[in-house]
Parts: sequence; C-alpha cells; structure tokens
Amino acid sequence: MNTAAPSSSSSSCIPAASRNPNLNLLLSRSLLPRAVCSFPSHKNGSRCTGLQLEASSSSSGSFQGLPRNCVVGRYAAEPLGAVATSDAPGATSPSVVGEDKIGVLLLNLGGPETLDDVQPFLFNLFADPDIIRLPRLFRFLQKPLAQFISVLRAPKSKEGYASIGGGSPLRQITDAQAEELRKSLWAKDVPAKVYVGMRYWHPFTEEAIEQIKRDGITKLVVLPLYPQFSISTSGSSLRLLESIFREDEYLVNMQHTIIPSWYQREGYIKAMANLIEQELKTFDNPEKVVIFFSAHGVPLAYVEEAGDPYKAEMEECVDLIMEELEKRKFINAYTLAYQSRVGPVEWLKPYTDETIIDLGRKGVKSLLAVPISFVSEHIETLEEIDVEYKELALSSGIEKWGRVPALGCEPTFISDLADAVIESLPYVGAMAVSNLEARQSLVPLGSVEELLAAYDSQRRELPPPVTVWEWGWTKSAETWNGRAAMLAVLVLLVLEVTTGEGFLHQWGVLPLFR
Ligand SMILES: C=CC1=C(C)c2cc3[nH]c(cc4nc(cc5[nH]c(cc1n2)c(C)c5CCC(=O)O)C(CCC(=O)O)=C4C)c(C)c3C=C
Ligand SMILES: [Fe+2]
Repeated sequence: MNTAAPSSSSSSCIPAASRNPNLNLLLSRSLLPRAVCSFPSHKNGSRCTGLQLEASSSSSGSFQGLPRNCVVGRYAAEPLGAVATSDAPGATSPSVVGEDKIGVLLLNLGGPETLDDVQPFLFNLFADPDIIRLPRLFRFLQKPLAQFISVLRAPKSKEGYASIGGGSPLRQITDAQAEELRKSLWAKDVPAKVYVGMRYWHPFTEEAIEQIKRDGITKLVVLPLYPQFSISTSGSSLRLLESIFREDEYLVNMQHTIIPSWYQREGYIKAMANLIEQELKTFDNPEKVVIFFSAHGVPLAYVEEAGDPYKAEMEECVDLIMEELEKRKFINAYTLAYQSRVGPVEWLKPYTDETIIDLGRKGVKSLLAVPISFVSEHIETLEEIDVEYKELALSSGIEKWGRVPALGCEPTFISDLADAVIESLPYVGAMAVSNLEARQSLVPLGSVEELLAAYDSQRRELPPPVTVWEWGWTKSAETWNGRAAMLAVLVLLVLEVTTGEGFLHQWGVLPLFR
C-alpha cells in the first residue's frame, strides 16, 4: 500500500540559484494568452478590451458560471530597460530602481502561532465582514458575534492546531517564500524588498504597511498569495488595503499595482504539474491513480449571490493543470471537490469527504490528493487531508493514498511569481496616467473597489457560514425567517455572553466553552 507522505524537498526552500535556467525564458512572456476575460458582460469568455473594470462595476453582481479576473492584457515590452541595479543581492537597504524604491507586498491569511493565539485569530477572522456579512441594521453585532463564534469554535480549532505541532506554520512558510521571491527578483535584476502582510494574524497588513512607509518605498506591487481570487480571501485583503491607503497621505501618493489572481500563469501550472508528476511516479501503476484536486470551499452564496469568481477560476485552473499533464502523457482520471466547510450552510459542492466515499464505492483503489487553493502547508493540508481524509479514504475502500505537497518555495513557482511581479511593473501607478492597457490588465491605484464591484457590486448580505436557523415553506420565507430567527438568537446569545446570565448558563452549557 502506498501511503507516501509528500516529499519535503519540493516544498522546502531551495536557493534561487538552483532553479531551472530555461525558466528565464518566461521573463518577457506575457500572462497566458489562454486566460480569457469572463467579466459579467463577457459571459462567452470573449477577450477583454477597454475599460472592463469600470464597465462591470455597474452590473448586477450575480454572475454564475464564468466570472474571472481580467488579468490577461498584453505586456508592454520595454519597462525593464530603465531598471538599474544599485545594490548587491542580500543587501538590507530598500531597493532602488532609478529613483524608485520597489516593494512587493505579499498578502496572506495568517495563522495562530500558539494555541493561545487560536481564539483571538478566530475572532479576527469572524469579525471580517467579507467572512460574515450582516444586514446593515445589525452591523453593530459583528464584533460580539465574532467573539461568540470564536469562543465556541476555539476548542475544536485548538485540537487541530495542537495535532500539527501547536500552531500554524503559515508565518514561517510565507516568510521563506518572501525571502526566495526577493532573491529571485534580484537574480532577475529587479532589486526589490518583499513584505508580508497577513489578514488575521501577525505580521498584520497594517504592520507591513508601516514598514513599507519607513523604508520609503515609492512603487509597490501587491501580490495576494492565493492563486484564485475569492471575495473571502484576496478580496478581503485588498478591501482592507484600500481602506488603509485611503486614509494615509503617503500611501495615496505611492504608486502601486495589484495582481488579483495568477492561477493561469504558465510557471504556476507547470510547477503544480511537476509536483503531481513526481507523486504519481511513486505509485506502482501511475496510470490507474485518480487525481483528486481538493480546494478550500466557500459558502455557495458567495458564488451564486455575490458573484465570487472563485469556483470558475478553480475549475479553469484544474483544466489547465490537467492539460499540462496530458502534454506529458499523463491521461489520468481526475476530480475536483471542496473541503473545510464551516457550519451548516451549503458550501461549494461536491464536498471532499462525500466525494472520497463515493470514489471508494465506485471501486477506485488509488487516489492522489492535490491541495489546490493555497500555496503553503497549513492546518487543512496537514490535519484535514493528511489525517482525516486519508483515514476516510482507506476506510472507504481506497487502498493507495498519496498527497502532493503544497508549493511552498518550489523554485519554478517562485521564479514565476518573480516574473509576475516584473510583468506588472509597467502598470505600477497606471491609474495616475489613465493608461487603458494597464487598466485592462492589472488593478491600479484606487481601483480595488472597482475590481470587487465586478464580483460583489451590491455587497449583498451573505448568510453567516457558521450559524443558520431555518423554517418556513417557501425559499424566500425560509431565508427571511431564518435571518430573523438567527438574529433573535444572536441577540440573546450576545446578552448572555456579556451579562453572564441566561438559558445557556442555566443549563450549564456556556461555561464549557470558556
Ligand atoms: C483559498 C483559501 C481559503 C478560502 C477560500 C477560505 C475561506 C473561508 N475560510 C473560513 C473559515 C476558516 N478558515 C480557517 C483557516 C484557514 N483558511 C484558509 C484558506 C481559505 N479560507 C487557510 C489557509 C487556513 C489555515 C490557516 C492556518 O492557520 O494554517 C479557519 C481556522 C481553522 C479552523 O478552525 O478550521 C476558519 C474558521 C470561512 C468561513 C471562509 C469563507 C467564507
Ligand atoms: Fe478558511
């Protein structure tokens, strides 16, 4: 039985110097031409032209099926001619390109570093209106609700983090990725400083921004470390960033650009295919292995009500990886499912656990799990996939189980991120000059709202992913009854938590969660 653990070498941080020299060919290549615009008004996947961001901001925000970021754009060829390397790699002073100091800000989720961090980390997560969006009238309940849910969930989450060594590895891995990216940029003659800004734990985005200001960065490339865009991940981080920028004179004047998603980049696709190929070869009969892509889920309402492009981007990403594998003569069966749902609302389907059981029932014997929505090892790869889903697979009739490691500092991947940064440099500060080509391709200063509006124009209320209460006969009645009941219960719970009195205390339930 093959129960091979993911090989650590591919996810460990290998010096940029050892990367494949052929990859330098990617340096001047544009973003994959295959990536088509699927803004709401372009449902047939036609290519973007002109002011897509503005055009889409007035549309309905409910776009099933195809919405994806318009990150195609042509690459304006000449920008790096002006780059002058003035520091040696490894120097600590901010990078200087001509008069400019270039910074790259990596945005990520963040994770609790100790078990004591778990509840406050969860509070930050649930206090985010892009994770739980309450009706306007009840916004004042966001923080008490976050407090309540985080206290309730903390014991289960702590168990998970305890089982992977007492905390999330995310900070360490993201720092290592930042360092490798810096080295790769320097090796490509782009001396830049790389910063890490987390959404829910240290180093917080605000801390990174303070450092960027202290370093006097004049041009900033913002790169969310999520390959696919979701309102709940990159969207949330970008919304926060824009609010920080708006309130700060220095930042308002600093030129920047944003790479909203990059799942379709050739280097990323190749890096994923490399890792999959490597793991496939550890099976006795690689051709019989079903490749099982498992992505972090989001509540269905994000896609169906708010227009989150996440599902469409995920599906396209899987197709691109499989096409790459086919080119390498791996014609395996494959499937995509969604994991890590929280609470009883409906999330994207099919669910990973149900799909594993189903595959076992259908007689599949070899399964290779591929985490697809995130580029670092984290609790959901190390605990949920490696322990829970593996056990489930083995008890469902699957005999051989393997798991592809997360990309981490895989050199092809890091080199491609560096290329993405370099390709974005011509667009830095593009809004200031209203450069149409730039607006078509990347997200310029001040345009985050426009980007989000493309998917999330009405900022609709989204059912909290963690609490639901439903009754009634029609769908609409159920929804409104559910919301009203849920809010009534929330008010009672908040009162109970804040006063220390109420039915849960009477029943002796609440102190259990303390
Ligand atoms: C693309 C990746 C992710 C999406 C989309 C996403 C949406 C999402 N997540 C929650 C709730 C939780 N997420 C938690 C941890 C967590 N989430 C992601 C990634 C995505 N989340 C990662 C990488 C991690 C792990 C970070 C780490 O510590 O290593 C947690 C905490 C862990 C737990 O208790 O299970 C929660 C809760 C929601 C509600 C959501 C979409 C609305
Ligand atoms: Fe999550």
